[in-house]
Amino acid sequence: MMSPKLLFEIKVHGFLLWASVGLLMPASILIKRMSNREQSGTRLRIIFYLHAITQVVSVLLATAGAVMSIKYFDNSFNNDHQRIGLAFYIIMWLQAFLGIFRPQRGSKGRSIWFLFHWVMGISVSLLGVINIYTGLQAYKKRTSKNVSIWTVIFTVEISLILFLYLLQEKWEYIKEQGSILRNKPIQPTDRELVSPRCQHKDASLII
Ligand code: HEM
Ligand code: HEM
Repeated sequence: MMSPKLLFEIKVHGFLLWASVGLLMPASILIKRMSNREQSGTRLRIIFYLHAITQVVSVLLATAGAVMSIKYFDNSFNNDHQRIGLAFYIIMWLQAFLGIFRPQRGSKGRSIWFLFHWVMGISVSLLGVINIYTGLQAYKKRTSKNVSIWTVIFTVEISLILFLYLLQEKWEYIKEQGSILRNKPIQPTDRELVSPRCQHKDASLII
């Protein structure tokens, strides 16, 4: 039989990791993606700081959950939840370092850095989402409690986040639907004619 203390610690572990990986990390990715078509230097700067700060907080939250589980759980790492979890912690820290030590915008390595940071960011988030599902199963196995309500709620939440991710991709296109027939002469200042690098000029020094 599990002690109430251990039960409480498992709940804190689950909550911390959900708050980090299931909520803050994806929210921060959605926020960062708002800069994709943004032209104002001030807003680019705000979006950058929001991404950096929320991701650092989410890494710290997940680390608190990790320290807790290492302190109170058995550290046998003999099932998938525990092993994927360990891999998750390592990749998450690599990702945070990759974010902090980035080549300057406009420099040669920046594109390859972006590809890496993006692929790793998406992968580590997916790994985390998988581990929330396996964590709920581990909780069910240990306590014989029903977890289906949490599984459903989490699935709805993640589907919503995925939907927003896809919507961001299409947003400009959706807006353009209403203006495609407007008969307006093209100006040299039109956004399409300005090179993307110029759009980011005033923010390029810091992000
Ligand atoms: C990204 C999310 C998560 C990660 C990375 C993670 C990671 C880990 C790790 C590494 C362990 C082994 C700790 C040790 O023995 O020292 C563990 C154990 C455990 N975790 Fe999680 N966890 C996550 C989410 C969850 C959630 C949402 C729950 C649900 C309440 C949960 C429930 C458990 C339970 C019951 C154990 C005890 C060992 C077992 O039966 O496998 N975890 N977790
Ligand atoms: C585990 C933590 C992190 C995750 C999961 C993550 C994830 C991501 C993802 C998915 C993107 C691409 C967004 C898009 O599609 O446009 C991105 C962009 C970016 N991230 Fe992170 N990130 C993390 C931490 C950080 C940190 C700590 C920093 C800096 C201090 C940082 C700096 C950046 C920058 C500058 C970009 C934009 C790159 C560009 O547009 O050229 N990231 N991040």
